[in-house]
Amino acid sequence: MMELTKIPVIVVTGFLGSGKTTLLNRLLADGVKTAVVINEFGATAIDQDLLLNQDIPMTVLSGGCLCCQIKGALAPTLKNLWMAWNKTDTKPFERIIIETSGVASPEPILDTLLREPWLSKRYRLQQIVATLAIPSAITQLERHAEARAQMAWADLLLLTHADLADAAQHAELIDYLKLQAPATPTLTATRDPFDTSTLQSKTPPSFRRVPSGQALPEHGFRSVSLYLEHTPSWPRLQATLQALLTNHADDLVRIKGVVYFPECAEAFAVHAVAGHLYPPIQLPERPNLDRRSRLVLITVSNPEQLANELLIHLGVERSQNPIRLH
Ligand SMILES: Nc1nc2c(ncn2[C@@H]2O[C@H](COP(=O)(O)OP(=O)(O)OP(=O)(O)O)[C@@H](O)[C@H]2O)c(=O)[nH]1
Repeated sequence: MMELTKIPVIVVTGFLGSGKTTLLNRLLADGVKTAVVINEFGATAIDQDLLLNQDIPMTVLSGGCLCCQIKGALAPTLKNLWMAWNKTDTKPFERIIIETSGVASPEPILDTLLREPWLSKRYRLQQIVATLAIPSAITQLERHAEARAQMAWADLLLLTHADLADAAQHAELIDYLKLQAPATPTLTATRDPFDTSTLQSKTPPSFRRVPSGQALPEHGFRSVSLYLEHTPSWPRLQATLQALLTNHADDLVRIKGVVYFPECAEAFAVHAVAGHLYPPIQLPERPNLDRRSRLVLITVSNPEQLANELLIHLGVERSQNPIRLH
């Protein structure tokens, strides 16, 4: 039988808020025609709106992790993409990038890709890049088995948020990784655009310390999605989110959202990670009739209580603002 051309797949993984979507945007700017599969833990998809290039084949698998709740969704997605790729001579894409959710282990994804006979004849794993935010990485690696699995399976560790870290934090993380993933190359990302071809120039590790045979414990994370009919101005929302982050420092691990402020026509991305609330980022103008703002909170324990607290802070009625728990 004729050997099939194998489509390269890059897996971008990394803990919640460590910079996966930021890296994805950079990879998409390199001009290689790409199909993207985005996996989001929250039931409400946000990341698709954060991609600067929307003119690409994009599949969003939300409401769970590719390593567990929605593991079965990956194989059919890749099969459908291959069918689309194979249908015409003008290939719609030359590679696939899978962005995992921030709490997914890459292992079951690799299992699907490399061991499923139909897929393994048509796809080849090019690289697994794990992003690690320098200021919070050690705490997350110590605290969460998911973060350790991401580090263990990575071919390359991309250190992000260097501009928010001091030299001592950077050196401490490098020393930590030398012990925990001694053979895995690291690269520090700059805030400015960088040449993403340097990612591929790094030699994958010759050995790995992978987590022992047992599967990951069930994820200890929950999420809640809120739709806001009337978004407050940024100072009000900022004060509310900051209060939640301060009052629930150990519980609230991630906030992300697409927000329409009353005074602006465009949407803004709102992010908070590891207690740090970022200034909103204006998103490119896109036709969108639904101007409801969406916020996703990811917590270790009780997301509904936090959602209620957020609405009380904002002075809005829960009945007018649907909440989805996951
Ligand atoms: N200052 C700074 N901010 C960064 C850097 N990289 C990413 N960010 C910001 O960190 C926040 C989270 O980045 P994302 O790329 O969305 O992180 P993510 O890993 O995709 O997040 P999840 O999908 O929720 O897990 C955003 O506000 C980014 O703009 C960096 O190197 N420096």
